[in-house]
Amino acid sequence: MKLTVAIAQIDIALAQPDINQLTVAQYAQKAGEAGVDVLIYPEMWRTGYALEQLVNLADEEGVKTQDLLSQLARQYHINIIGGSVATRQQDAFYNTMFVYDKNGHQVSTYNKLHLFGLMAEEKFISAGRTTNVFTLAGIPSAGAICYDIRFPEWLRTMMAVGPQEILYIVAEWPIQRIAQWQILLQARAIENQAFVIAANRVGHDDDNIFGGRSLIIDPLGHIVGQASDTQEALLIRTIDISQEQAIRGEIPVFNDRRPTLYH
Ligand SMILES: NC(=O)CCC(=O)C(=O)O
Repeated sequence: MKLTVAIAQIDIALAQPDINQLTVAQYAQKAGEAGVDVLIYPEMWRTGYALEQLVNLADEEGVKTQDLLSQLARQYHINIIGGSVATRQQDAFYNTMFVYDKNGHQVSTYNKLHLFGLMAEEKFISAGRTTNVFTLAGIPSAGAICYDIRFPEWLRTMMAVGPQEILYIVAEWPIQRIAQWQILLQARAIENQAFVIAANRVGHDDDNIFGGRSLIIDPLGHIVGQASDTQEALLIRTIDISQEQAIRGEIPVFNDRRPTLYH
């Protein structure tokens, strides 16, 4: 089965949701015109890491983001991994991903599980507690957010059910660790024998320069698509999911696991 995926590697205007919503809509239009099946955005695309302004900026119960993503999915007939945005859910703030199918129906939501201390996330944001496993475009998939990729046990928890065939990652990953970003993602692809589709942002905020290099990686760890480290881009590739069946048949990692011995 073939799937055309697109990564919107965008710059994000700090604390400017109106500008960022326009950018996101423009990229959905481009992806729709290109006949893409699945479009993915980066982490915290609505506000960037304006964490000290969450009281004013967080999306109340995620309503504005959900309305926008659902409408874009319907209008352009694309499945959307909605990056993530800052939400307020009851009395707490979260870093939240929403996933929509091409009919505009929500198929998953996820609150980032591992909060990143170097960007002071845990001072402002509460950690999620649930998995993010879903079927999108008919393909069993999982999604995670940025720092989550440093926790292979968490990704395995999600990838082993099924097993899932695509792992979607959304990020705001700084340039100084961009080599680690690439290696970690290639490792996650190889160990889970799955495609990894990973969207990072470019540009900067007051504290960080972000490193782009959004990646599409096959189940053997080969890079099949790579955006630049500095420029906005819509990175589009067609991947062949049946590649996975062959690899999983040859080296049956998921059958060979011994989870009762893992602690
Ligand atoms: N936004 C994040 O979670 C950044 C994670 C990161 O930079 C890392 O090195 O891990």
